[in-house]
Amino acid sequence: MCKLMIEGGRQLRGTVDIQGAKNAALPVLAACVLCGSPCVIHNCPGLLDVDASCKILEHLGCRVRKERGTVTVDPTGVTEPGIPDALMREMRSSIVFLGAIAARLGRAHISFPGGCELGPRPIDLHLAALRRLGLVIHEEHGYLDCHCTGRLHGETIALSFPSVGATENILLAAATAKGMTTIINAAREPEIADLASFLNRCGAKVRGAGESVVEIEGVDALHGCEHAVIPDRIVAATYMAAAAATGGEVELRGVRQAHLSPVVPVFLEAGCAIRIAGNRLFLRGAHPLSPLRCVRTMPYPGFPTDAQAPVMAMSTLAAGNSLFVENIFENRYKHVPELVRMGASIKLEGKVAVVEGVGTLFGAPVVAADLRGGAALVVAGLAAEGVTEVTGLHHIDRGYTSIEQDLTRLGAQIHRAVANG
Ligand SMILES: CC(=O)N[C@H]1[C@@H](OP(=O)(O)OP(=O)(O)OC[C@H]2O[C@@H](n3ccc(=O)[nH]c3=O)[C@H](O)[C@@H]2O)O[C@H](CO)[C@@H](O)[C@@H]1O
Ligand SMILES: C=C(OP(=O)(O)O)C(=O)O
Repeated sequence: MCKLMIEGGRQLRGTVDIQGAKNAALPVLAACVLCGSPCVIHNCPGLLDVDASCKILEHLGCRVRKERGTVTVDPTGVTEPGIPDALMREMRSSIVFLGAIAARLGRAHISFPGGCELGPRPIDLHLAALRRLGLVIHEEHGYLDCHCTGRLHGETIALSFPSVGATENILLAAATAKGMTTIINAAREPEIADLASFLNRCGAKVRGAGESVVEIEGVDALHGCEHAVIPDRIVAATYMAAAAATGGEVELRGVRQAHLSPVVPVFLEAGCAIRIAGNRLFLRGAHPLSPLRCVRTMPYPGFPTDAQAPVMAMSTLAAGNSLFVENIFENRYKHVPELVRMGASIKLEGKVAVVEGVGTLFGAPVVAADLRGGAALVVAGLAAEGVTEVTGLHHIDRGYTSIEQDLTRLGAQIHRAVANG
């Protein structure tokens, strides 16, 4: 078991490249299952979740090669419709393999997905949508046994909530279905548009991805292609929060300005100076930081729930009270008691968190209970006086390629050590 040791109190300064997005890479890897020839995926981040996706692909019969940031998937040998329970539990994105396997093989046998525990994460919208496309799904003994007769068929599907994963599953299942599928109230996250752009490069006909209504004209077959995954907007927001919390000045290279538009106003409100030139973002922190009137998490283009925890860590040092409303997940405040151990003052009431800014945070032993909550503890540790020990790193390693190396490049005192006990 490892821990991160952080000696806080150093202003972050310098330049860092932003990794490829986990939440874009994972559905693209699942989409490879649909193709009749090899796919080459560039800018694929080195993450536990990407490793898990590669293991699933190999289990299904793909040949997978990983070389630095490029993953090559040869899906010609896909014959296996099942994913072992242990692999399903490794991450949330295991569920988006369902649409791809069912479309490719006409059957699938999987259990339920894992991922961060953020409160209930049902898959009812995924299953209802796939049923509408013609997939027969039996739930028994913790498994989903699925089959269809012939090809899936196009349908109009209105989602009651713009679920990211359900939208991805529909795209994957509908790309080679017979006829036209229309998704109403589709998720608009940039990762959806990236998946659609991969599918279109493979010969699919997807229109409107990134908007609320997406049309998918099913094609007979897809071929492989070369694709570069978009940069990770949540990693960028995390490093922005870390720079701001330490009063530093950083340049993030390889970002997409449009993808960061939901988070930039929050950093401006905190008093940071931000300049974006092409794919480079420059952020200068302020001292003291200003409080945040109200950060409400919403589906894209609203403020992302995944950035809530790191931004909250930053706001613990603001000169005044900040308010957060978590609207996407029921239990996404597990970082709060850990931040309080570091001297933060935060009151929780249901989906609302009130953060009373304090002058100083203090280093402490803290435990990451989920991915972004873990990143928030790192942000707090960088800004705190003294040493912070963060354990539970398997959560952080699901989403950050090498958080300690990036932060060291920015001048942080941080290293990974073996944790005893
Ligand atoms: C791997 C991946 O891309 N993960 C992201 C994805 O997760 P994920 O795809 O799981 O998130 P969803 O958009 O599906 O979930 C949002 C909300 O819808 C609910 N819901 C979802 C599906 C369903 O069938 N029924 C249902 O009720 C969920 O419980 C949650 O309250 O989007 C989330 C919201 O931006 C992000 O926090 C995650 O980082
Ligand atoms: C919640 C996240 O991931 P997952 O959906 O894979 O649990 C995340 O990326 O912040």
